[in-house]
Amino acid sequence: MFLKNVTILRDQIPSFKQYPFSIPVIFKLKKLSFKQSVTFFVGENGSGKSTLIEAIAAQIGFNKAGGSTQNRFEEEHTVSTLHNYLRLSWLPKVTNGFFLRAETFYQFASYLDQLQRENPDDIFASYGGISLHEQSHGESFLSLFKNRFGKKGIYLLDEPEAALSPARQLALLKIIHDLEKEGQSQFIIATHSPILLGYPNAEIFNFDDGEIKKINYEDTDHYQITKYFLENREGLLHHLFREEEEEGGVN
Ligand SMILES: Nc1ncnc2c1ncn2[C@@H]1O[C@H](COP(=O)(O)OP(=O)(O)OP(=O)(O)O)[C@@H](O)[C@H]1O
Repeated sequence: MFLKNVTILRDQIPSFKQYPFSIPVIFKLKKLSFKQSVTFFVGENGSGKSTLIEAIAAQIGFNKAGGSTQNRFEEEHTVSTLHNYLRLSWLPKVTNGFFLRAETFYQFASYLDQLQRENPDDIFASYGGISLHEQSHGESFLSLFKNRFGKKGIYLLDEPEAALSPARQLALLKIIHDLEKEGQSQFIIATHSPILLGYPNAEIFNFDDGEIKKINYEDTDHYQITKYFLENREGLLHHLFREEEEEGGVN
C-alpha cells in the first residue's frame, strides 16, 4: 500500500460554516490513517463519503470527475475545494491509478470516444477494445477494472456497485484480490454494497455519527439490515408497510 495518511489542514480552512467543511465528518476530521491495502468508506446517504474520496482523488492529481492523472475531461458537477486543504503522506508515492466516479462515468466514456476519434493510438485498447458506450453499464465498469487496473497504483472507487449485478460484484472482489495479493495496489472504496464490504482483511471506516470511525463488517448497517431482510423478509415488509399505512391512514 502507498497512501498512509490523509491530514486536514484545519488552520488554513477559512470557515467551517459552509460546504464541504460543514459536513459533520469533515468538521471533525483531523487525520485518517490507512492500515490495509483495501479500505471502505460506509455511511448513510449524504454523510460525506463522496466528498472525501473526491478530494483525495483531486489531491493525488486525478480528474475530479473520474479518470487518472492524464484524463482532462470537463466535469459538469460542482466539486468542493476540500482537496486544497488535504495533505497526503505516502510510502512510497504513486501517481498511477484511477478514480471511478459512477455518477460521471457516462461523461468519461464520451471523453474516451472523443480521444479515440482524435488520436492515432488505440485508446480503447486499455478499456476492453471497444467504446465503453457500446457496452452495458455493468460490462463497461468491469472492462475498466479488468483492462485499465493492474499497474502499481492507487484506485479510488465511488460506489462501483452502481452498475454491477451481484455476480459481477463478486467478479470485482476477485479482481481486487488478484491486484492486492501482488502487493501493487491500494483501493479506497465508498460503497453501500454488503457484498463488496465483505472483502477479507479490509478496514471499514463508518461516516455515521458525525465522525469517521473504524467499524467491523458485521456491525455495519449494510450487513445487519441485509441479513435481517433476507432472513425475515415477510415479517419485515409486513411491519414496514403496516407502519406506512398507519401513518398515512387518516387521509
Ligand atoms: N456541491 C455541493 N454543494 C453543497 N452541498 C453539497 C454538494 N455536494 C454534496 N453536498 C452535500 O454534502 C453532504 C455530503 O455529500 P456526499 O455526496 O459526500 O455524501 P455521500 O456520503 O457520498 O452520499 P451518498 O451515499 O448518497 O453518495 C450532503 O449533505 C450533500 O447534500
